[in-house]
Amino acid sequence: MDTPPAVRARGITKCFGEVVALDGIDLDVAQGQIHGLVGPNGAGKTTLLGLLLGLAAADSGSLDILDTPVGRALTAPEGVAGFVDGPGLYPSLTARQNLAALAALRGGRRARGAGIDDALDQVGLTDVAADKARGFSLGMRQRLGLAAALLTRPRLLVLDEPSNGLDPAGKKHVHGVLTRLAAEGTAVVLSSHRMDDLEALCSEVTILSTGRIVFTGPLSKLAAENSELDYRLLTSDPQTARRIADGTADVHVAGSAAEWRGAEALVVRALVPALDELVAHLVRDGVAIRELAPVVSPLEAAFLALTEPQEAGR
Ligand SMILES: Nc1ncnc2c1ncn2[C@@H]1O[C@H](COP(=O)(O)OP(=O)(O)OP(=O)(O)O)[C@@H](O)[C@H]1O
Repeated sequence: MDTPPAVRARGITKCFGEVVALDGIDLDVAQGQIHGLVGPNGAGKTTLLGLLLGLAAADSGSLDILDTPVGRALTAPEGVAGFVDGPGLYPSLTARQNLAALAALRGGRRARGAGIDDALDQVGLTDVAADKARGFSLGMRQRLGLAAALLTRPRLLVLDEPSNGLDPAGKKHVHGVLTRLAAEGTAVVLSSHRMDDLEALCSEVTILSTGRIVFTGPLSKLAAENSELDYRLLTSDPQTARRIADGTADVHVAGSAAEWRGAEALVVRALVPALDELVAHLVRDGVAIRELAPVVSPLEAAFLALTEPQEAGR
């Protein structure tokens, strides 16, 4: 329980001239946690990730990474790997040569063929290991960058929008790698504009808006704290479902039925306890529930609710 956090930031501020990119950031990321950073363009996500990678130093505040205070020297803290603004690769080298070169640059300790082949396999690039990086798509470059980070066996992995450009197979590989790393105790901090990715991967998220944290904590807390959500409800008997929903306290049914994948769906607005009540009623009356999901995900709803006022007030 008292293992030190992978990241402990207190009162971090970072300015670029007149622009306050980060304004008093407090952040805790536990070991083995996948922590998502989300926020509108220019919110400060990349700047914060850059500080974790040692690419820049904070103007003020304190930052401890893997239980070691980060000074002003611009070097990656020991045990940290990752990239912002896309991975640095050698276009004229093959995928395998890139990994060998990067490993050699880091001191050659891990420049072993087996480690490189395993990293390529984990990110699903074995088939193109002998192809030059020059011809790689954005998604392939992202995966090769992740493979390079894996070679260092990081205890903190920092990734800026790792889902960019990934096809479904690439996404499956990347999610698999990150989930495995976290299960082994590595902390992962990543930014994304993809709410579905963040919800699938992260146990905790931090929502940034104009350099400030407007929410940090578990996704479950975000859903619980949020106001009522709209849910799409697909059942075996839409008419009976509507009658039951109309009769359930604190459940508001949208006027007209919505068509969803060729079936008639109800849209109901409720907090989770009222929704639980509705589900119990439906089951009791023999109505089968085929699908019940938020129309807009809790993270997206909270994101919009928490960031739009600030955006409008700019
Ligand atoms: N090197 C820099 N020089 C000047 N201003 C910068 C620099 N880096 C970032 N900024 C500014 O700091 C603020 C935060 O930028 P940052 O790139 O961290 O945001 P972000 O949340 O990653 O945005 P995006 O979602 O667009 O990637 C922005 O106003 C940006 O213009």
